[in-house]
Amino acid sequence: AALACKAAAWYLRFRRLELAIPGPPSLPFLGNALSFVNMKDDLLERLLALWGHQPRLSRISLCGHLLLFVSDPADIELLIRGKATQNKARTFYEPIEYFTHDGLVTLNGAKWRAHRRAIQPAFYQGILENYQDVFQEECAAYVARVRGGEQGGEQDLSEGLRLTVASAFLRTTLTLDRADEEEARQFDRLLAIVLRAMEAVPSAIVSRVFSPWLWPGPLFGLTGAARLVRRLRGLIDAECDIGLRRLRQQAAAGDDFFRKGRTLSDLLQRASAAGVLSDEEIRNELTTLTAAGVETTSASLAWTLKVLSVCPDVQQRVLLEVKDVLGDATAVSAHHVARLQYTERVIKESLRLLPALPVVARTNREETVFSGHTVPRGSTFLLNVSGAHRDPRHWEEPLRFDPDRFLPERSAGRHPYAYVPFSIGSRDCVGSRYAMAVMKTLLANVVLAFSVDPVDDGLTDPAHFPMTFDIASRMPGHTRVVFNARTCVP
Ligand code: HEM
Repeated sequence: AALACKAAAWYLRFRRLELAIPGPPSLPFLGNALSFVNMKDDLLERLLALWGHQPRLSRISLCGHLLLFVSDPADIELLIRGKATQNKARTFYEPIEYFTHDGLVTLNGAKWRAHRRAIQPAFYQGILENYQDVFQEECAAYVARVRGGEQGGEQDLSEGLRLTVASAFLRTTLTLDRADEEEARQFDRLLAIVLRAMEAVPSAIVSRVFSPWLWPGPLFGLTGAARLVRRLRGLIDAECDIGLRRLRQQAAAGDDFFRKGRTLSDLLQRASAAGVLSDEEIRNELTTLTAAGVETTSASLAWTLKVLSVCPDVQQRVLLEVKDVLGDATAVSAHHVARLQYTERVIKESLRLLPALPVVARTNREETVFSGHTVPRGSTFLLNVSGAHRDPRHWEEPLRFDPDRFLPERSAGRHPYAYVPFSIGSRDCVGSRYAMAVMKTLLANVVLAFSVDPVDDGLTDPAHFPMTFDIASRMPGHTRVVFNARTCVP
């Protein structure tokens, strides 16, 4: 009885605090959980409808758990920098852990710091340059596949881009050499598993985040989605073990490639030798990086190609820049990547209007007063990245696609938290430069080979492209363009 009284007192207080914060009507106990039943590729739409475009703070609740939308860059800064709100929100990140287990994206505290220190060097500029040949080969292979397909017809972008990014990722992280028969077989097996995981895992994650009845691990574990995620993770682990064994043999044989510490798995392997990471932690990090890197990068590329298809002037400027920077070269080098400045602004602008992660989530370790409201401990703050990116107080004509707004002279004085596609601060994206190099290389290869033309789907304005998201944002259904081979390049 004492426990029941305590629970009732807790809930009554929670309910009072909940209703004091602006937000849509919410049912006792259930809150807004019924708004997420039967989702069909419309999660973002539902969230934004509930958010109601409140300028500072609005809430929804799911069975006694508060979710707060925050869109003002100044408030995003408070949350990202605040000591009590450093940690990732469990509601959002625990379901990811079902696939990644403990990895950089979901870890907190001292363990996160140790892992970040071990992994970060794999993404330093000098190391990334070693990956460029692989990026170029995979992007050229993408162009060849498009060329080999039906020309002039509509193309769905997602699958082909995911294949390209995943291939580049596996080759640069697990050091798989496709010239070696055995490694080539492992590469094919792992690629097939990763592609299958990228198809199945995001929807399993989202189904759990917004279904409070699936929050208890054992209940979720009984679902078909959970069984599939476990099976895929088991397959990835088995392949990682094979890869790690091989790396260790190469290291023991004094392999030059290994000694140069050129890849992520080399660094992880060193961290393991130094006792910083166990084999299990290495498997977790490799899975985490795959989940964090493949979908976000291929989604951002799909958005950018879709934008180019409806903005011919922008596409023309990209093409002219690529021709100018590459000259007679046929392959994009690290040196070229650094010089593709307009292309970079196009990607940045595309990430502004169509961010791959339109929200990120933090939790408060203790009860907090935020924007004049008391927020119970353990609530989820949803940082509305899309909202900050379109805030008219920080962006002139925010709905216009204008890459030159990222010119240094036009960026000066802009609020640093008004543009956060890779998040910001100590928990920013570890792979942002990696992603940028892949994206610039792919766009350069594509615009040289094809004119990227629009399909007849009535979508002409990037600011109004429909968007949904699971592990990353995407267009509901298919993202389609037409690739027409260029006959002459001006
Ligand atoms: C265009 C592509 C990408 C975008 C837009 C993007 C965006 C982001 C964002 C917004 C976060 C913060 C998430 C949060 O706070 O919950 C993040 C974190 C992270 N990203 Fe990326 N990402 C991209 C590509 C990549 C790539 C290619 C990799 C790895 C190869 C990667 C690995 C990670 C990791 C490990 C974290 C967690 C970092 C930490 O908490 O220490 N991302 N990313």
